[in-house]
Amino acid sequence: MDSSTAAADEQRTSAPPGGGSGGRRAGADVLLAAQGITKRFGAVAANADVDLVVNAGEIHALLGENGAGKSTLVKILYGALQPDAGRVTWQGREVRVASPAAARALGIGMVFQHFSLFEALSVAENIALALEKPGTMRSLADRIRAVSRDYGLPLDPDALVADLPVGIRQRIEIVRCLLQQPRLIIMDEPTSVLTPQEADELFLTLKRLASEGCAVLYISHRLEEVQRICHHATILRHGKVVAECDPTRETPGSLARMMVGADIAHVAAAAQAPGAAATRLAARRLSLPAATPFAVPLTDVTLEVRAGEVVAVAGVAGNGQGELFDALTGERRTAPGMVEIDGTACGNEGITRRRQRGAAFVPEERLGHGAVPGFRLSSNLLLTRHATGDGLVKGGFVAFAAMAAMERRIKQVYDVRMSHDDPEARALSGGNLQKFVVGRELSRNPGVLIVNQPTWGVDAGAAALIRQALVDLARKGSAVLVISQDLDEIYEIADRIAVISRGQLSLAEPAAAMSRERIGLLMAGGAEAAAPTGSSTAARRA
Ligand SMILES: Nc1ncnc2c1ncn2[C@@H]1O[C@H](COP(=O)(O)OP(=O)(O)OP(=O)(O)O)[C@@H](O)[C@H]1O
Repeated sequence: MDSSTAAADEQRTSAPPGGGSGGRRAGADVLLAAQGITKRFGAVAANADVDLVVNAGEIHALLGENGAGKSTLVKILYGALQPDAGRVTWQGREVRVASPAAARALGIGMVFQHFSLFEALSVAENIALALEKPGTMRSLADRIRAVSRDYGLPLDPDALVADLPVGIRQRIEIVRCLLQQPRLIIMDEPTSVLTPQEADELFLTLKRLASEGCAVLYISHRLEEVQRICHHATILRHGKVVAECDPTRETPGSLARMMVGADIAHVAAAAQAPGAAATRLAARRLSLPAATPFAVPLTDVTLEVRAGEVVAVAGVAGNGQGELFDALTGERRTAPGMVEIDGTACGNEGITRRRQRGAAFVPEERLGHGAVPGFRLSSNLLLTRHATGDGLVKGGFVAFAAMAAMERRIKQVYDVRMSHDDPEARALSGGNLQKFVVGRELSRNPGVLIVNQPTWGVDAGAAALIRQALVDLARKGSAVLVISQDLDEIYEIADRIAVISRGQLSLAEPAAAMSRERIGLLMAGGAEAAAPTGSSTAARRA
């Protein structure tokens, strides 16, 4: 950090919360004021004497690195957790938010990071379950249509949740929240599951809500969007408020510096391995019927990832990324020759067998799929490493000391922050669990790594650490396949890029030859939409 930015940061961070005026910003109408909020989990103070003021009609960002205490604070405001100390004032009156129902009665709504919808029920049925007085299903369906139309979030009340992509599921949660006519909506990383277009639509909705006087408390690690849509930001570090600012006057870099207290490293990509390196992972004419009537079939997918390179699969969510991951990892089996690891046909093999071949996998959903929420981290290690000869099982017995040592090593190398040793996976903040799951797989030095959305919900510093680790793994001779919705991430780490659209995969071409426009075309129109650019004969062959 240079001295001028350090001085500027110092000025901001030393200002009392609210810019020295108790949070009352010029001409503002205070809706919620939290004072001295403290919450401990064992030895960790997740929130330490936190003050927060949210004004009516403002989109207020709550920023901080993974584990900074953002979710803890909003859970307290929503009544899902009780603070150890502190008080909350709502519209000028001190209140005790004893439960989420009490929060909703006050006019505080929340859209969670992990949705709580029943797949077997319709949109309207799911919403009815959350309302105190849903009325008849017909009148509720009419209200859902009206609210969703008014706020630019179209929804079919009769659609079955199981059939809906994740972006629409989030819409249900938002409409459910809006039907309760909240004065404050809390959103925990709402855009991490959205396509860029869906995110733009959400921003319009948020701006409309703000213009009507509703406040939005907005948690996000995407600093560009914070800068774009938020009026004010409160920044937490290690459970304390360290700064407040007007994000429109900041840059993503300066916001990140306030969060972390230091500059964020950029990924350094050493020169790529020569193109002639051996192919370590291949999909050959991989086709897979859709598992459900609403899933995406894979059609004739061909892809090679060579030793030393990172290949990225870009695409709008729901275009077959999950299905491709399942087929490559063995969660779904295919004809043997459709998937190869180090030259061996293994399409008919299961996930454990492929792990024994030196492959490692990081799924998109870390809680539930990447890790069992109720298991300690050490037990979660065992789940993917019991059969890989890493010394965690000896003579048929679990080697507990080795397991604990490995858990400590991963924690240290990947900077996984936790309140006590070896907690259950669910006690970690989202980003820290992601660091643990990625670290668990990377620490095996796998010959092939397939990772779906590697930095979902991860703060800027940790994202840089994970991305660097992926590039470093490749440069040591592994083949790394990254499935990601984040184009910035893809450009930062990929040597070659392929685009998936409606279950078809375009040719993987050198990243330097792929413009954003061309990727957009391929996303929209399928593999045939855009002719390869530049001298991509080699890429065509690949
Ligand atoms: N139920 C719990 N039990 C024990 N520790 C917890 C629990 N919930 C949170 N913590 C700890 O409190 C701290 C703050 O966590 P919190 O989830 O609030 O962070 P966050 O800022 O929301 O992080 P992220 O951006 O990764 O979601 C972390 O150290 C976390 O491990």
